[in-house]
Amino acid sequence: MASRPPFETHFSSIFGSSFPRSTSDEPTVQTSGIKLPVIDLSHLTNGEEVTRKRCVKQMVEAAKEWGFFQVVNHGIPKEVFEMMFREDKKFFDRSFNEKVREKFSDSSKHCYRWGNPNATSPTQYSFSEAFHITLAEILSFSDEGNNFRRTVAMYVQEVARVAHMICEILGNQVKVNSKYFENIFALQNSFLRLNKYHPCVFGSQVFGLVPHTDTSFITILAQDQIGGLELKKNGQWIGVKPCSDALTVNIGDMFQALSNGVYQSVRHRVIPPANVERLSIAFFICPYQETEIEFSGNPKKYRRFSFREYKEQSERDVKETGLSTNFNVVEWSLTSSKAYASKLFLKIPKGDTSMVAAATVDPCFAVSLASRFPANIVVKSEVRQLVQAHIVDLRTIPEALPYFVTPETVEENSALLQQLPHLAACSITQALGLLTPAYKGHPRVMAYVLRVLESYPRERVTFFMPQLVQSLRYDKGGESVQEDGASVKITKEIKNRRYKNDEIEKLLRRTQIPRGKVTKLLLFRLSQANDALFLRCGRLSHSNSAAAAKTKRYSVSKRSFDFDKNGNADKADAEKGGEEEEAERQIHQRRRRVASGAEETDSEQRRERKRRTPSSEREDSKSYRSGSRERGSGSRRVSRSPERRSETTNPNNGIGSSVNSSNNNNIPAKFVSVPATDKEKRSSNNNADASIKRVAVKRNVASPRCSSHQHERIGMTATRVYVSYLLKVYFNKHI
Ligand SMILES: O=C(O)CCC(=O)C(=O)O
Ligand SMILES: [Fe+2]
Repeated sequence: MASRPPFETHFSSIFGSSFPRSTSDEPTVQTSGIKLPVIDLSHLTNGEEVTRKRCVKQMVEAAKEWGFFQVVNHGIPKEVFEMMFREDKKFFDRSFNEKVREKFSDSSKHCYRWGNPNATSPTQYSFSEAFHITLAEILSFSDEGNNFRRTVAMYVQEVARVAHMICEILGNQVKVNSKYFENIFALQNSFLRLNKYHPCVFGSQVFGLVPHTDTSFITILAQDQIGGLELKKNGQWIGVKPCSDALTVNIGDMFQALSNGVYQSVRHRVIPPANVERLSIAFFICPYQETEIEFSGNPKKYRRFSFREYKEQSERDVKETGLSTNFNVVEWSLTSSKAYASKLFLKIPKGDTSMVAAATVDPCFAVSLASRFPANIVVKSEVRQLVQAHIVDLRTIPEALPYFVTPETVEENSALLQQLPHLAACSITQALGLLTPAYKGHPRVMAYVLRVLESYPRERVTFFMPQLVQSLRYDKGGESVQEDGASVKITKEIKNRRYKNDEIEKLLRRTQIPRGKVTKLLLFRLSQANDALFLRCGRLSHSNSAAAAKTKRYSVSKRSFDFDKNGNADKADAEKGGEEEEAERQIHQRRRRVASGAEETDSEQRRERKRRTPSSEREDSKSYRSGSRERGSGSRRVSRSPERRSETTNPNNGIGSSVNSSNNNNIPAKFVSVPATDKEKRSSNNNADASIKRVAVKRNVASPRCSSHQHERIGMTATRVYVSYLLKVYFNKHI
């Protein structure tokens, strides 16, 4: 049985293959010449007083300046590490299923984790597995058959001795009574984390362990000789070279708070190894849950808080954002964000604001900092300026979205929006917010929304389907397009319940509407929604282009678009990523062609090609009327999906096969909704080729948008095909 977690499948299921690699984090700088301070602990016990003092000073300086240091001559026998790493390896070598299933004792929680199910961007995904457990739990393990418990107990005893010494020394310098740590070093709430890193096939932008700070007082890390740990200093990532026999020590958030910000809890990360596996063992010294953290001197930078409070906030952060950060420390701050930031980031160039200073440490920091102070408009406006001025640096960070994609930037069709193809996925809720009328269906914004939806697992998008359909249904005044009773009922049913995926079926059954009908209704809704979306896209591109004014006379039904070519091209683009740019390029190309009069010729040629295809002739003879005839015949018209259209040019595709028998594995090949009049139903029943089921609906009959904006549909070929493709794939798979 394989021991390696299924990272690749999991990663692809979250991000798909189309998502562009994010490049939000800067590369590592070479460490030659930069050396992490090495503290010789033997000087604390064996030397003269002056040597001891120098050693203490070195450690304190390192904790202030780096937040990291290495310790040698710590007195832990080599064999202890060897035994511990042997157990470590044995643990991870067990089958994946076993690791996932196992509860190590009755009282212990599942403490094995891998990947990151909460990740919303590839940079939040850790290519590692970890076993994470408190000492109290480990010591309650039954250990008849193996050495695990005994080895851990021995290891912890040794490392705790070193940790205690370090905490006392550092605490002493910041007015922490040495008794304080005695209690802590009962170690009931401290924990051990065994990490195993795997080579990552998704490129260098995916981490072995995502950037984070530790919530502990201090962390003591033992690692093998592979390397990969990096820390952030002065805005740059610096590699920590493994040093045999040395332990790496870093300051955690609790010590930063307890020391009133004197010691730094520094962000660190792990780069996955190139082609080997890497093991590390981190021991986190933590207080009891109820221990209150407060600097004993004055003035205090942070308010008093309990470790439990902090941990809970931190876990919420990871769940909500996929990121663990030490922004929390800021939140507990007593001083204003500005004062805090300016104290924390000492190298603030004169005249710079605190947010700019924060951004020099990490752009993410500034952006996330602002979200911690939602009511602070000064901070918000600083960050807005910052994001807009440094959009190229910040464009990959989803948190930057509200600062450069705004109703205002949409209104002025700002060049900032050109950065959207680089932005990692935001949350689904945020994406749906962009479908509201304030964003006017801007093509780039629309394409981004679609890419975001596509990047999430289907079940997660399903959950938001009612909201999606609703957002898309807005008409130009922002009011909902009139809807029929049945679909209102379904949507309400779904919306009013926070249903689980497997409950959808039951829910639909409870509406007592036959399943087939539900499908049709939703597809009908979808086609309306689709139209509404297209209209908005079209309106925008139309109003933004002088050339587009000329398109009015060419605007006909959807059929005049070159779906045969673009449908497939867009699908490929969607897989490659960068689809927005491609969409935009095609839009411009089309505008140019339209402006030069080439458009008409093109459509003519396409019509001509179709006429020569026997299958399309058959189609024409049934329901596929020409655009002009359609308009001439009044309000009704018949339309097919882009994919279906592309089928007509392919003689191998089953034109005569029913919708239900169309190939479900591929792109959906259903007819999009068409008028549902009794007359039509009757005539379709009489039709010799009744096996072709077409869903008949009225298209936009009740909508005032229809007549006045139909002409605005031109110019959105690529986005339209893309949207259509995506929504239909989606619906076909879910309904
Ligand atoms: O494995 C490493 O080098 C670092 C581990 C780490 O930072 C952690 O487990 O918090
Ligand atoms: Fe860490």
